[in-house]
Amino acid sequence: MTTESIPAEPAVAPHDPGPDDHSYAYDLVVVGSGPGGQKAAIAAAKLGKRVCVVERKHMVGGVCVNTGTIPSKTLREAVLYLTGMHQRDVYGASYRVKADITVQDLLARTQHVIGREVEVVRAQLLRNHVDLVVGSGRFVDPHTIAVSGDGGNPDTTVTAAHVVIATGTRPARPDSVEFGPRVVDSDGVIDLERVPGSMVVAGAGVIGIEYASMFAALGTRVTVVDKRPSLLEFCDPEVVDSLKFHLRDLAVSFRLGEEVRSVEANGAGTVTTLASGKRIPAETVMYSAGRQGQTDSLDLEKAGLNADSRGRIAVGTNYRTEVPHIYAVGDVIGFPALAATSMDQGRIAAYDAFGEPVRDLTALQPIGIYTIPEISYCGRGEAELTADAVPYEVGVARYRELARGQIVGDPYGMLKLLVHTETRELLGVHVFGTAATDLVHIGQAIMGCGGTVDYLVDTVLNYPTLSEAYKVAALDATNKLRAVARFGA
Ligand SMILES: Cc1cc2nc3c(=O)[nH]c(=O)nc-3n(C[C@H](O)[C@H](O)[C@H](O)COP(=O)(O)OP(=O)(O)OC[C@H]3O[C@@H](n4cnc5c(N)ncnc54)[C@H](O)[C@@H]3O)c2cc1C
Ligand SMILES: NC(=O)c1ccc[n+]([C@@H]2O[C@H](COP(=O)([O-])OP(=O)(O)OC[C@H]3O[C@@H](n4cnc5c(N)ncnc54)[C@H](O)[C@@H]3O)[C@@H](O)[C@H]2O)c1
Repeated sequence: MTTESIPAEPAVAPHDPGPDDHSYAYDLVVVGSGPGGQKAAIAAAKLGKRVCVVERKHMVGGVCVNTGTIPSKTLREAVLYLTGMHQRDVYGASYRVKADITVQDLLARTQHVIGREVEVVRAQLLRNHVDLVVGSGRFVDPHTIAVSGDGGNPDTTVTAAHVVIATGTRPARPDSVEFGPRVVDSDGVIDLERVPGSMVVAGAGVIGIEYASMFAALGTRVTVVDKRPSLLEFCDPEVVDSLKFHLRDLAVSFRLGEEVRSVEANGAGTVTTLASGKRIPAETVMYSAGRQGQTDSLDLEKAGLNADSRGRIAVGTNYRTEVPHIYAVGDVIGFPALAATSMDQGRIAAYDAFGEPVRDLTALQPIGIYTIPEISYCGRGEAELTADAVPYEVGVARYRELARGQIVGDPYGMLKLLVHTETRELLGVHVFGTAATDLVHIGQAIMGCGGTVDYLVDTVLNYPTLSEAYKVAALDATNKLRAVARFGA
């Protein structure tokens, strides 16, 4: 095991710690160095606490940096660049930066970014004097973590007054699926030997649909199967329709409302059998039907804790578990299971542990889906507002009518604002197309401050930008509101 300035401390009997209990080697031990664990560790270090992070070899930065967010988003960027997809509206349908894109072309960029991100995480921990213990942690008692050093590293034990569990999730692997070189989960998809000619994506959650759109852009014939009858049902239906239109245009087929019963593979290919009896042949299957909390090897019972059937840990206020000095943050506690929320959960848990005042996270949280094209929204949707009988008006801007939309070659993008017809408050923003995941934050900030559509009407925005979509959509909404006032009794 590699320890960076770790004194091996004997385990001590558990007792209720004060905030600065020096009978333990550390004030805080964090298990897992993903976004939740990192921010918990650094927040505590900034409060002057003695902090240690336990993480497995080759996983510094967590699932986020090594197998999840960062590889998938870098792969997407490589796909967009090499296929020339975003330039085709300008240069024509046959435009390509590279004709035969190989996995090596794609991986070069991914490995580079992962390497840099791991270095950033290591450097941040180091300069905040957070010790990194390399190995797998498990509870010995509520204040003691035994670390089994992997890759030839020795075992050790760390004790701490407080513990943050930030062990994340791994892909779920049912027995009915034969995993191997042709049947991969989202961890394995970044290690495929070549870009497949055909692929079944089993499970069209966010992971499945993001990878489906990347492979479709690379020219793979993709079939998406999901037992839910509709895709991304939490998103605006108009936006989802646009996405489906784009994906169909890239030869993606959808089998929605269909359950995957089993997946078999041999040297020649794979066959996915659905509950309806259909059998779908493909070179490769990506199985992305859910994830499982990484708690099975933590010996939670020795800390007085347990996990549910999906490996998730229940938490209360400020991410405290039922054992008051132990916190759990990030994907291991379930929804929303996002990198950004995990970071804030980690910070809040550390502040709570050491008596620093904390505020709850605001309810207004953005969702960003990195399909091709991308989707993002914040606030409320039309169906929800209608169900709650909230009167609203819609303002829409199409990228093709924005100068910047023409310049970047995005003719399909759109931004939709939902505005309260009486108070004129902004209730929701839904964006589809280039830079959607960045643009959404303008609407988020206005909504967060209780702003109205009039703020956008009265504000000058840079030109030519995609942000101008807000102005155009705001004018559209206010024109409609004015028409109601003019024509109404
Ligand atoms: C393919 C994919 C794409 C994604 N894309 C996005 C995205 O675009 N945007 C977004 O916001 N989110 C995205 N996510 C989700 C995001 O990655 C997670 O929300 C985030 O990584 C969760 O952070 P975490 O703190 O729970 O730790 P994780 O990143 O899950 O890391 C947990 C760490 O704990 C370690 N660990 C587990 N058990 C032990 C143990 N016993 N001892 C020591 N260490 C242990 C693991 O080795 C791992 O490194 C994506 C996820 C996947 C899989
Ligand atoms: N851009 C982002 O923010 C982003 C990207 C990727 C992942 N993530 C996070 O990672 C989490 C996990 O992603 P996920 O895609 O695994 O989530 P998920 O659990 O929502 O997706 C699983 C999908 O598989 C389907 N499914 C399950 N069993 C099936 C079967 N036998 N046959 C057919 N379909 C089946 C489910 O209906 C579901 O739609 C997400 O909740 C999200 O928070 C976020």
